[in-house]
Amino acid sequence: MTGIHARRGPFREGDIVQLTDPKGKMHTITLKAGAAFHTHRGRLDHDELIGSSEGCVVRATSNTAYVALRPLLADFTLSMKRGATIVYPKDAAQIVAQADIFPGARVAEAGGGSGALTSWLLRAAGEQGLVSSYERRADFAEIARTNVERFFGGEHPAWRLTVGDLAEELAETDLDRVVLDMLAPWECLEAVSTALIPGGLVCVYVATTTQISRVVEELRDNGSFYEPRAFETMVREWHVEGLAVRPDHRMIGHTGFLVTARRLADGAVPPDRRRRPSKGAYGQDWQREQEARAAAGARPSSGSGAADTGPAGAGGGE
Ligand SMILES: C[S@@+](CC[C@H](N)C(=O)[O-])C[C@H]1O[C@@H](n2cnc3c(N)ncnc32)[C@H](O)[C@@H]1O
Repeated sequence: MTGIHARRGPFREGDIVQLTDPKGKMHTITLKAGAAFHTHRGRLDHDELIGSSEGCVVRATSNTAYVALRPLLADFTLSMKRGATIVYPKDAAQIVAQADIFPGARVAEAGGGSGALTSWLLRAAGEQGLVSSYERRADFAEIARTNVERFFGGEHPAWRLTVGDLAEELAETDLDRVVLDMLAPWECLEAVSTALIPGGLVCVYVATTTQISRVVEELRDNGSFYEPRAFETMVREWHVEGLAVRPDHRMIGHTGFLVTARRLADGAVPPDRRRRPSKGAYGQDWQREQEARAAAGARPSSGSGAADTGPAGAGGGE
């Protein structure tokens, strides 16, 4: 494998190059001798780039200047061909950090989608690790394969791609981490709890609050996980020019939420860390929900409003 992330030195045929125009618009091309890049700003011959230093500035026939760089993974994922919606770099970075994806880790993920998150997982787990991606749509799996192979410059030795449903086909055991990015992640929790090692971690990326609620409650009901943690990340870009130093007027306001939970040892009974609202309307709602859950044969839940008692230490009543 000749991963582009490992490539340095002058541009060579086969390299992916990101051309940024004066307005900041990026174009990603794969260098091929004799080929040309065309836009409304004119033509640029690939031969002009082959052999040039990374970071050079080249000019199209219209005299428009382009900065030529090998793309960062963040730029590559934003510009890659999409089938399914991708995980944005800000969330991928948190997944790598909070799901603790380490070199050599054995990781499964679903759905593979466009292969954006897959690329981050592969880079973090490295060639000695395993990233086993499940994607139930064959057309999306094909897009993911093209994107991942384009970024890494060929087949990645740590990657397995299966077209199928993770809930039914998860083949690996002794997994360190499982990452789920799909509409109904709770459908996979039984398979995930079986495949994870004790101490392993499941990380779920969901787009809506109703999904967070369901996945957290089902993680609790599963009984194999320690208390889940739910959070989101916001990144605000800044405009810095002379005295005008301020946040950008625009930002990506919402992408998704993350939920993480650690797999307990078989037979371990998780200590109950949930807050109990004891009085007022929340308390009555909670009591009613417990009775309904008990009647349905489910484990007790924290109930609506249980976390609304304020941050721990501020009357959280843990
Ligand atoms: C939001 S996309 C994933 C995007 C991907 N993480 C990325 O960064 O490119 C969700 C994908 O999950 C797939 N999917 C949904 N449920 C699945 C399951 N149980 N097993 C495998 N794939 C599933 C869908 O077909 C869809 O392509």
